[in-house]
Amino acid sequence: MSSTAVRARGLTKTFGDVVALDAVDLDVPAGQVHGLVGPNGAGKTTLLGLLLGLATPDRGTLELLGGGPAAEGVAGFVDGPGLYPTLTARQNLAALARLRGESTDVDALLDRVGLLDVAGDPVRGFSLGMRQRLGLAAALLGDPRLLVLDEPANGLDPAGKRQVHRVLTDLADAGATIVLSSHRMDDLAALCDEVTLLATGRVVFSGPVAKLAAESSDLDYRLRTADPATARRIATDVPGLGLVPQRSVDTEELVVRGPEQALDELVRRLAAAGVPLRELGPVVAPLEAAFLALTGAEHEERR
Ligand SMILES: Nc1ncnc2c1ncn2[C@@H]1O[C@H](COP(=O)(O)OP(=O)(O)OP(=O)(O)O)[C@@H](O)[C@H]1O
Repeated sequence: MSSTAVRARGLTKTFGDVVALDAVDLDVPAGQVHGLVGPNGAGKTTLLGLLLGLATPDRGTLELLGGGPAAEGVAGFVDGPGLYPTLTARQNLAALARLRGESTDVDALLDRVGLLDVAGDPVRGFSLGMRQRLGLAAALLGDPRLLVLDEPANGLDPAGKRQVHRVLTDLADAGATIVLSSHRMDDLAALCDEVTLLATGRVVFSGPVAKLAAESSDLDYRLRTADPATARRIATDVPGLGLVPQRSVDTEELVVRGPEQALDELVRRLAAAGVPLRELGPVVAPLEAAFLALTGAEHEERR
């Protein structure tokens, strides 16, 4: 077995004038949970569709599980799982298993994704989160070695999300490779070893989540103290620190921007002046800030 589950080079896909993927490279080692993240229209679904063999690239090469682009052992879904609304959850999985010639313990699979209690209910009445979980169960029929999932946490409540996370991490621990997409950095940070950040069809970052957090340049920090007027004067004097103008004139709160050393110096000077510090924290979480900065959405989102 190859130690690389996905190796893509120069993948390009256009739809008319729209370049959905522009020379995308992707490397995913076997056993890794890899996240694709990016704003709407970044090309995530298109890339996942290529991995699933639902479409072919205009240019570029794709190797999956050490073979060609249409390797055995790849499963998943894009744009929501395809299910029969009039059949029950159990009947859906049993029908799929029969179609694929698999002899799977359908109830064990439903239990794994937390749907055993509703196994006899028609899928028609299922919530989005329940459909997502049934779609995951369907993708697990036949024990895929590469699982490709488009927004698997979409519509899940916190308990459902935790359950899906557990199923996916167990699979990865057992050696399967998972490539999944999300709009949300926090979902991916909790689950993924590495992420690839796409913006308008191009890879703008690929690597460990911690490295992405470090990509953000100087962040804006909210500063609350017991004496805002003195704090403002002190902050203005700290070398390398800037005051970010605020639209609302909130006398309680300042927003400052600068490297960590400048923030350290600010805290030292506030303490020396006897100004009690109530809050000093990033306005936007570091991962989210990196996402916004790298995808060019920074200014629209921050206003
Ligand atoms: N079948 C298609 N026909 C025409 N244009 C398409 C098609 N599929 C995708 N596109 C276009 O390609 C670009 C990338 O779309 P894609 O769905 O891959 O992005 P995405 O990152 O999955 O977005 P979202 O987060 O909104 O799902 C978009 O501009 C989209 O409009």
